Amino acid sequence: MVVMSKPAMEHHCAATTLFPEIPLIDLSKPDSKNLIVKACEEFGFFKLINHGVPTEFITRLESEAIKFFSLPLSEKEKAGPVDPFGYGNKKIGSNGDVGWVEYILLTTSNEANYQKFSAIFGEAAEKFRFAVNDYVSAVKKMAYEILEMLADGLKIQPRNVFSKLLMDEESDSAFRLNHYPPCPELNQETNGMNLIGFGEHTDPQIISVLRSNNISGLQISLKDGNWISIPPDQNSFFINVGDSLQVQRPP
Ligand SMILES: C=C1C[C@]23C[C@@]1(O)CC[C@H]2[C@@]12CC[C@H](O)[C@@](C)(C(=O)O1)[C@H]2[C@@H]3C(=O)O
Ligand SMILES: O=C(O)CCC(=O)C(=O)O
Ligand SMILES: [Fe+2]
Repeated sequence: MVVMSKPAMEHHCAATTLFPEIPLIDLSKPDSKNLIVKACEEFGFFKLINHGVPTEFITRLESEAIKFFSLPLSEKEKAGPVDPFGYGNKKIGSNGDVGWVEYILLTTSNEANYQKFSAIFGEAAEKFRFAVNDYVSAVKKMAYEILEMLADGLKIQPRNVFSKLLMDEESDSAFRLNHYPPCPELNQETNGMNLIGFGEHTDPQIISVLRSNNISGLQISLKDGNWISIPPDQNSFFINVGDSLQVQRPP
């Protein structure tokens, strides 16, 4: 469930600190596994460079997504509602949560996506489907590497203990494209409405792989409860520890 802890403006103002520094992991460096474990334990979040996902895949997906989100609402709604995949607007998840966001939700299984994509977007959306498949395949490959390094770093065997869950064709891992439209001035119509893009929540997965097209807005909560803004970076990914990986030690 998305929790709205504070009114949107208050929440935004409270989250302006850029300190402390976000852990940076260079996936090409041999000592990354230990740094990944440290970042996950201490921060639950890190920035990833030299990740191996081709820039071309990122650019192509972004341009196809922009094309889709620029369509008239009536056209986009033909790809909805989210059931369990498809196009969603303002309604997030199944708990009645709302946000100032429109999105596409898909599975990460290429085989299932092929079928779903054509059913949701029509056969004509071939370029978009190829862009999604190339991007999802490359990001999954990167995620396998992170998950295997994590198992190594935690000295858990076999090293594919986490990655095999994502490799499973039946995996419930999700691929989400979020678009945050410009936020209107507060007026009679929007007054009282939740103008936060995607409210406070945790992700239920093992890890989430995030990327932003150089637009700020993402905030994370630290152990002490303070929220910090994450400066966007066009060429990096950000990894978030999900509920399934987080283990609470007994007091
Ligand atoms: C409001 C919600 C949407 C979400 C489930 C949740 O209760 C909180 C987490 C959301 C999230 C984020 C990651 C994935 O995109 C997602 C599919 C998931 O498993 O958790 C979404 C959920 C959703 O959109 O249904
Ligand atoms: O759009 C974002 O940057 C993050 C949204 C998010 O937390 C999610 O999709 O789970
Ligand atoms: Fe999330």
